[in-house]
Amino acid sequence: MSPLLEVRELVVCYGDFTAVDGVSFTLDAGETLALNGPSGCGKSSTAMAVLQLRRPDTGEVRFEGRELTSLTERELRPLRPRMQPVFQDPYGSLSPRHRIRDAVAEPLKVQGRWTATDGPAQVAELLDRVGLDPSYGDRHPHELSGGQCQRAGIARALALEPRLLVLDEPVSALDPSVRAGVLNLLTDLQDDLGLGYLFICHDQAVVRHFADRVLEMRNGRISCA
Ligand SMILES: Nc1ncnc2c1ncn2[C@@H]1O[C@H](COP(=O)(O)OP(=O)(O)OP(=O)(O)O)[C@@H](O)[C@H]1O
Repeated sequence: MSPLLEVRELVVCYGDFTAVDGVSFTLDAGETLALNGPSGCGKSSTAMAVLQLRRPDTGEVRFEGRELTSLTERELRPLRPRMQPVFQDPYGSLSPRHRIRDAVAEPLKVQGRWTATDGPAQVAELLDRVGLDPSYGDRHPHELSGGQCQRAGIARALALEPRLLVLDEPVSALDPSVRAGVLNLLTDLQDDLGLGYLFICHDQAVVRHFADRVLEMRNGRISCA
């Protein structure tokens, strides 16, 4: 069976500076692969290039058998729902002006998958799935704790039924007491849905506990695979 994600010789440059310098790895469905390394080593740049949110300078990103780097933005559009990011700052990734239910509904609306009959129940189900009482949908992000807000961000990421989540430091901004709850949620979702996780994290203890495999990154390169 071919991997869910295959990255080959990925290079990302900012001007003359090479932030990601020939990174290669594969990730299977249902697997958690961690990218671990110090600040500035190129983890987020790798994540953004995998998601094609920043086009890599060279290299290949093969997702579900399709090579993404050669696709136009229009060709990428139908594939984007299947690979979703979850970012570090749970408040920053949700608009402060929108209620949680609108934030979770937005991807469905943008993709034309929203209907007035099924949409509200879909949002309630997504909130329930991440351990939030659907009544939290009425609240704004500032009325939620950091952990609750990150759960809402995960609900939003799940709305379009992705196969891959790119988790960029998803628990680093959270109080240590709520980290385990969010990591357990991610484990349960992976068990239920068979999601692949590219898990970006600088915390060795979290990585060792959570990941199936760990890639160490230094100065834009994988130092051991
Ligand atoms: N838009 C940009 N323009 C110029 N340099 C950048 C840009 N984004 C990142 N960099 C640089 O690229 C290098 C890699 O950054 P990146 O954010 O990918 O690392 P990281 O390992 O995710 O670090 P952190 O954990 O601090 O986010 C760093 O030296 C950073 O300063």
